[in-house]
Amino acid sequence: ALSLPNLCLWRPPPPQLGNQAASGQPPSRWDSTGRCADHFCIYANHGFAGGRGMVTITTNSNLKRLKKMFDDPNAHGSSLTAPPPFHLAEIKGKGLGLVANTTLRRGDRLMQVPPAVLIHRSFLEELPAHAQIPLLEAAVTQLPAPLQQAFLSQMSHSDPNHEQHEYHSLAHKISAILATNSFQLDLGGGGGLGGQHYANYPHASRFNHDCRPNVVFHLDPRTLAHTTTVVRDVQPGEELAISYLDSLEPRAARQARAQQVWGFKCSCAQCMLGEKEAAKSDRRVQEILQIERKLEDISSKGVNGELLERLVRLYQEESLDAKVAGAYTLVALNYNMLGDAKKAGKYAKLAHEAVVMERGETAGDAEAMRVLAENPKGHFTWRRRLQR
Ligand SMILES: C[S@@+](CC[C@H](N)C(=O)[O-])C[C@H]1O[C@@H](n2cnc3c(N)ncnc32)[C@H](O)[C@@H]1O
Repeated sequence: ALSLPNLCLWRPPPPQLGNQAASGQPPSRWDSTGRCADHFCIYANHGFAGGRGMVTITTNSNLKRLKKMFDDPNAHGSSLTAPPPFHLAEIKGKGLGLVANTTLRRGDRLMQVPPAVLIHRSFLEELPAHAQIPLLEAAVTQLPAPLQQAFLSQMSHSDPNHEQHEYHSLAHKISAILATNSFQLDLGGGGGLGGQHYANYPHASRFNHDCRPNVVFHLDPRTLAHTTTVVRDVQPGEELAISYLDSLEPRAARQARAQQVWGFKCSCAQCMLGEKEAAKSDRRVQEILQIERKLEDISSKGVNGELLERLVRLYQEESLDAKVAGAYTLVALNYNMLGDAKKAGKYAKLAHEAVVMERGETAGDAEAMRVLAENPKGHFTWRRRLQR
């Protein structure tokens, strides 16, 4: 059995994501370790993120993308609230989790962290275990000691009690950690095996799941950063949680997926609603989906201000604060199509703010909503529903 490292309590990583090495740190450079399987090789960067380090198992074309990415001086923006406004704590029935230290407001940034490990999706999904095992072990041992410890202290759902679980091998433990704690990250640019990876962020892995979360996250394919933002007011002592699932799915489907993929029975407040309340919630979500389908179709009849305000209200009643970007976007565009510039501007601003939180500054809709908010009457959607 492996001896497990002590749990690594939260310590903010250095603020840079990219090339600039802090003084005394190794330079940021992608070194080949010479270990490969099929099209995939291990590349380690000991100077990444100011000496925090990072390792990837990827293809040559993706290595080129990474190199290019961190040659771009604009790719290095990163910030972290230090000291963080939360702490790590044992949460009954969930293992560890993050708890607010102070009152937090919608829009407050929690952390922006670089990945420790980035693994090509085809490596994990298509290569046989015997080809993966030696590379997974070699890759993790390339990480600088503190990050290696943070990586190995992550929970895996086959190991809810951490210390008590015995793994057959280091590779087994690494696979289990990756399965529980990875985020999909597409570096873009199709070709060959494509840019899809699984990225692991040991500090961001401590967020537990909630079907109506108070925190939203997004990954930036230009910097690899994982960013988390508070989406509604949070009181000190409240747990900070993200959603692992599609919040607009019915309760039974969400619970089945939580069990199947992460091995837990979801007992968040939304899942613990009584039968009557849960059915009411499922009906509200059904209505949300119906209204949105209607708003997406320019030929729909019966689109008016009342319907648009109803959609906004349903999101509020459902506490879907982490998923409002799409709804605000549709509402802004439809107000504009109905010739209401004031409301279109108001919702375009809200949509822009929500898109930035949910998908990042570079998401296409962020720019689109900024443009609409600036000049509704000059927008191509102006009065479009009235001209039909
Ligand atoms: C990404 S980790 C979250 C952090 C983890 N609790 C820890 O101690 O490091 C995911 C695992 O946490 C647990 N978990 C997350 N959200 C949960 C919830 N709402 N209820 C019960 N367990 C949860 C599950 O075991 C899941 O597989």
